[in-house]
Amino acid sequence: MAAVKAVLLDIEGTVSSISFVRDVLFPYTLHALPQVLDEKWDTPEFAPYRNEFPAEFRDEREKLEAHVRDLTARDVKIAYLKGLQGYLWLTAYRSGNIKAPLYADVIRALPLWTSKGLKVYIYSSGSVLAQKLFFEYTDNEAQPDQRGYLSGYFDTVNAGVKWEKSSYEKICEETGVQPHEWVFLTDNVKGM
Ligand SMILES: CSCCC(=O)C(=O)COP(=O)(O)O
Repeated sequence: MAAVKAVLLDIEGTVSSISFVRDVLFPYTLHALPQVLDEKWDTPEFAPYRNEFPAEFRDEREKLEAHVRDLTARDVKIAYLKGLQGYLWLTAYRSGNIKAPLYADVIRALPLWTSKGLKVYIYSSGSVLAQKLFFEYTDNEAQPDQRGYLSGYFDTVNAGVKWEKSSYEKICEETGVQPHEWVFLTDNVKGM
């Protein structure tokens, strides 16, 4: 049997609870959104996130807000929503209002795997920005920033959606790790 060289980790329901994403992160998005739309609508800082939305939503503040609320309620994992969520969560993590609760066995496994020479990568529907924030601001008091254990981050933009074979081929290509050398840990076997 070929030796395992790398571990690919899903986030929601795998390294942390589904509840943290649905009951903390998603509500925070909706809480922060109106003020951000009021204050940042025409700013260069907000433009990259707003411009990713389809034309029928990005030109009108009220339409964009309603669309975000609808997508969030239906948990639609579409790249432009995920991009905006990452941007909105940045303030919450940096201010200390939100800390990512990693499962205790993940806190133990990350240093163990890396000490054995395994590479650890993340593949989540959350944006790469959101993933980096999540691992930088964990609730682990001894070492909140867990990014040092991670070798890379994949999302629906740089890899593709989770239910497409081509996304996994891209991850293999990007990392140089062959399909049989991976362990993929996820709570969702359907990849949705
Ligand atoms: C910390 S990334 C936010 C998680 C998220 O937005 C999401 O949709 C979860 O997707 P996953 O692929 O990690 O289950």
